[in-house]
Amino acid sequence: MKVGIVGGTGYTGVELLRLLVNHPHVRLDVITSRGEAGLAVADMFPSLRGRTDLVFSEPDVARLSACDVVFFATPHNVAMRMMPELMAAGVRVVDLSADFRLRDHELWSQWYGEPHACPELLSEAVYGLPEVNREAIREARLVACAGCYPTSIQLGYLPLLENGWIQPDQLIANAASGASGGGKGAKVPMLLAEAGESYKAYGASGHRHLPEIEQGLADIAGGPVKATFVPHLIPMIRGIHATLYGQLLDGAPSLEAIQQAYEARYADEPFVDVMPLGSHPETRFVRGGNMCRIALHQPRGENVIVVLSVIDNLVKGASGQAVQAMNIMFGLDEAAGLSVVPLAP
Ligand SMILES: NC(=O)C1=CN([C@@H]2O[C@H](COP(=O)(O)OP(=O)(O)OC[C@H]3O[C@@H](n4cnc5c(N)ncnc54)[C@H](OP(=O)(O)O)[C@@H]3O)[C@@H](O)[C@H]2O)C=CC1
Ligand SMILES: CC(=O)N[C@@H](CCC(=O)OP(=O)(O)O)C(=O)O
Repeated sequence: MKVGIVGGTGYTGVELLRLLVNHPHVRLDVITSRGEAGLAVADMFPSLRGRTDLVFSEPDVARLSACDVVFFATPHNVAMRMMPELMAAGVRVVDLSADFRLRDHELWSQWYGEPHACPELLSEAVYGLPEVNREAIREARLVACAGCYPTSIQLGYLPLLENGWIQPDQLIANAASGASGGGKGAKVPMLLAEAGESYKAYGASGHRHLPEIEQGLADIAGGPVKATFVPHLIPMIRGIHATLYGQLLDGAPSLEAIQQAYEARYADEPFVDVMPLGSHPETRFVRGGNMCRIALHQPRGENVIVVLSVIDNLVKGASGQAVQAMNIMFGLDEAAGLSVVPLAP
């Protein structure tokens, strides 16, 4: 399969490269950079020396149109401008950005601050969370990969909401992300002297992932949900740790039965691991791997359930999930190129 990547110099772009150079069915054909066209990829990323002889080229729809699949690892408002032409050329697209995640273009504009460039494609885009949408992803021409925080939160709440065991309008999600979540672009709050040895919440009164989280959780619950979402920046490079709270409804089963339901729901999912009751998953348990690890708690046996959910934001939260979606779209083994074990320690 001929593969193109738009946005190859960024963090999710190089993570796609790390995974795809080991993929048995992929030939990397095009990788773009506006500023580094002509430079060998391995000169920018020596970790890839000896693994690829690709050279960056300018983003060019004509060249990308010769690919079977194109990944967009670009900021929002880039993919949607090239999408109509690429799709008309018959290319299938996996978009890591937020351009096609929300179904409602007015809601998108409200959170992303500009009009959507091709709202007509929103209804065709399939939300890229395989554990929820696998069948639709198979046939999709355009997959809008789930965001990093939304992935950890949706997978954490999923069995509770599918079974209707918690109050859907009282969801609370606290999540902390490493600095690579903010991308490679220089930003003062991400400097070592600003973000190191410190821990902070941000976007507490409204973060652009909130509408995506609520849209996804409502689809899972089969009805409206309301969530409070507070993201945090933690001084590490990779990883998201989400702590999720739910009010158990009357009639919800015991914690042991909920644990069994989680284990059953995810038994056939290659990239979700339900840890034993009472575990405390750490971000290092998933670092570098395409994996979400989950554990359940019920403090004092009362009616609050706490779900801990960890992912590597660059893998299950972005590039790994994107490769997983591509594998599904092309009828390949879903785990092709994704079998790397997370780094330990
Ligand atoms: N970082 C993360 O953990 C996650 C990121 N995402 C999403 O993935 C996308 C990429 O994120 P990330 O890799 O962190 O971002 P980076 O800022 O690290 O990289 C962005 C890339 O996009 C390219 N680019 C920027 N503007 C344009 C443009 N107008 N046309 C073509 N290429 C452009 C840049 O390349 P150049 O300037 O060389 O052309 C660069 O390679 C974003 O939408 C982000 O929201 C999703 C989940 C997690
Ligand atoms: C730590 C940090 O800054 N994280 C980013 C979110 C990660 C991201 O890239 O957003 P998507 O998943 O929507 O693509 C932020 O809060 O804006």
